[in-house]
Order: sequence, then structure tokens, then C-alpha cells
Amino acid sequence: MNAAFMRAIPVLKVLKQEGHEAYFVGGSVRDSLLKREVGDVDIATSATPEQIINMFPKTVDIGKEHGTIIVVTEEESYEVTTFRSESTYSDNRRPDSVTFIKSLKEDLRRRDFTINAMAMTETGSIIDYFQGKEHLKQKKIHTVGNADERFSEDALRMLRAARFSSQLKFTISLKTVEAMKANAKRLAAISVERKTVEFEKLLKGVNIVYALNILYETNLLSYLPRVSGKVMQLTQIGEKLEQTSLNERSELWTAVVKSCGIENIELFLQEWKLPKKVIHSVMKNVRIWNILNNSSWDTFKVYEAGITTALEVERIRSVIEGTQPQYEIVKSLYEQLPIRSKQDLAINGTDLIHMYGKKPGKWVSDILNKLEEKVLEGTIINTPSTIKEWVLQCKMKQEKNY
Ligand SMILES: Nc1ccn([C@@H]2O[C@H](COP(=O)(O)OP(=O)(O)OP(=O)(O)O)[C@@H](O)[C@H]2O)c(=O)n1
Repeated sequence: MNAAFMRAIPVLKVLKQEGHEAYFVGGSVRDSLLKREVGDVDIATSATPEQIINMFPKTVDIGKEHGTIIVVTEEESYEVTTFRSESTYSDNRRPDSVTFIKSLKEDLRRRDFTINAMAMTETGSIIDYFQGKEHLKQKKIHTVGNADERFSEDALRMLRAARFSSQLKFTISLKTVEAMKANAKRLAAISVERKTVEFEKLLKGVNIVYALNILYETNLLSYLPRVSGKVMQLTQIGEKLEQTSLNERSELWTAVVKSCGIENIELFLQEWKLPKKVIHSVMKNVRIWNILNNSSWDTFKVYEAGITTALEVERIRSVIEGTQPQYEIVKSLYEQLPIRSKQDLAINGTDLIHMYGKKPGKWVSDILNKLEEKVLEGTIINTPSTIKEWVLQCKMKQEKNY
């Protein structure tokens, strides 16, 4: 049994000692059967949230009314959820209205896909009422039971189907795809934040082109912000992303906006409700990429970008344009830079104010900008004496002109 489950066994044991049923469920069971890395281990139990809270010394109530309590152990924390049915979801993962029940089978029956609807006991036996194992073998995504019902409980599940197909390199069963087509418009009611999470996971997968085509065929693409007419461009990046691992959010979104030729990038990213930090970093990448403008790196471009952004842009550009990344060139240009920012200049604003004997003002930054340019060009060497000499000459020239 996977080490992540071994660490969680004591939690199952406590629940069982108190006379309740308890199992590992969901994505961790699926991933361990696929021999993929196991992420969060989730537990389902017949114990009620109150009972769970009373059984463990440290718990966090993150949604008692939805049946989920976090049990904190010395090593990790686990989501422990009471068996439930009749779920409708509107937030990220937790259903709005639930009925607590005593049957594992009923709990598994209301889950999205057969591959996600298996449970595992503490001895490693798999409980599989809905052919999950068989579907893992066939690499097929099927909803549990009636697909229309599953998608009307939570329309995000349609995007989840596409995202799992991309992550796991699975195909989606015909019936499920038909139901995705029939229910596509339900996606309009889902929050953008939830869609973004799924779309990013899809883009980080290995079967991206297939998944994007499913979104197009089922018309789900129309319910994602501003990409409905971009299926060709998206599949072109999809092909490239499948060969590489652009995994960082800002890298992925830079690839998307550059390849889709998005005009108002900030607005586009805001519509996807991305955090300000990601938007800022994508905008910076795009600005530097545009400065490169299909020519190669030079001292000024590397200076303007800064080494981190330069390397990131080079990485994304090499993926999208199918070129070899020029890391060595970028690094050696950076190493040869006489200064790496204005702060590296051998004199600063205070020195200038002393030399000129004038009040601080815009003139200080004007001179520093000029100096920065000259030092980068190599026309002035960055030592206090050469810079002071240049400044004094400028001062004299100015005084002459007055
Ligand atoms: N809309 C949803 C979301 C989740 N689930 C169920 O809750 C489990 C846990 O959900 P989540 O952690 O979101 O997904 P995972 O399947 O664990 O996959 P991953 O961790 O890779 O996102 C799923 O396996 C599935 O059984 C569901 O039925 N419907």
C-alpha cells in the first residue's frame, strides 16, 4: 500500500474502533491504482461530523453542514467526510445541500465518474460497485449512472471529465460526451474561478489536444471566458504543451495569450479571474517577448527583462516557436552586464543632489536614466570617478547654456 495511505491508517482505525465504517475514497484511490503519485488522501465515514469532532483531539470544522471535517494528525491533515447523498454544488468542492446517510454505496453512487467512485479499506481491498477498475483498465471516463443527473448536480463535472482525460490520457465514453453536449449550457452557471482551476489542470496534462477538442465538440468552450473562437490556436499550443512541461501558471497563461493573439491581455486575464500577481507576471513576460520581437537577445533586452524573466520568456518562447532555448546566451549576456539595475550605478541620487547643490526633483531621475543608458552602452565605465567626471561635464555644459 502507498505510504500516503499507511500514514492515514490510524485515522481509519480510530473511526472503526468507535463502531463506524471508514474508507479511503476519491482521487487518491484512483491514482494509487494507476500507480500515479497520490495527492491528498480523503476519507469517507458513516460517523456524523459531530462524532468526528468528538473522536479526534485536533479537528478543523471547514463545513460541518456539508459533512466535511479536517482531522489533524501529527504528520498530516485529512478531509473526513460523512457519507452523503443528494448533492448540488455551487462552490469549489462542497455541495450546498446534503443528506447524511449510512451507506457507502449510496455515497459512491453520487460521485462524478466511476474511476473516482471507488473506496479502499485499511487493508488495501478495493470496493468497486461501478466498474471503476475496469474503466481504469480501458482508460475510459464514464459517469456513475445517469450522466444527465451527474451533470445537473454539478455542471463543473463536464470540465472535470475533459481535464481528467488530459491528465490521465483517457478517452471519454460516448454516452458521457453526448450528455456533455446536451448539458453544456449548464456551465454558464458555474463560477469562473472553478472553471479556471479545471482549465489550468487540463493545460498541464498530457492529452491536451484531445481534451480541447472535446470542449469544442460539446460546445463547452463557449462557456469559458473569451476563447470560444480560438480552438485552432488553442490546439496548436496544446500540441506543444504536450511535448513539454510548462507548469507554472504565468508560463501557461503567457503561452495562451501569445498564441491566441489576445489584444487586451489584462482584461482577458481578469475575466479568467486570475490573481493580480499572475496577471502582472504574464504582462511582464508578454512585454519582454514583444521587445524580443522575433530577433535574438542582446544586452539591453536581457537588462530590461532581468534574468528570471528573461529565462522564463526564453523557455516559453522556445516551446511556442519550436526553437532551441538560448539559456546559455541569455546567461552570458547577463553575466557581462556592467550593471543589473540602476541601484548598481556607482553614484546615486543623493550624490547628484550634493554635486549640483540643487533641490531634489525630476532632474535627478533624468540624469540617472541617462547614466544607466551610457553605462549599458559602454560609453561610460561604472566607477565613481568616471561617472563624477561625466556629471561635472554635463553640469558645466548646462551652466554655459544658461
Ligand atoms: N464535482 C465533483 C467534485 C468531486 N467529486 C468527488 O470527490 C472526490 C474528490 O474530489 P477532488 O479532490 O476535487 O478531485 P480528485 O478526484 O481527488 O482529483 P484531484 O485531486 O486530481 O483534483 C472525487 O474523486 C469525486 O469522487 C465529485 O463527485 N464531483
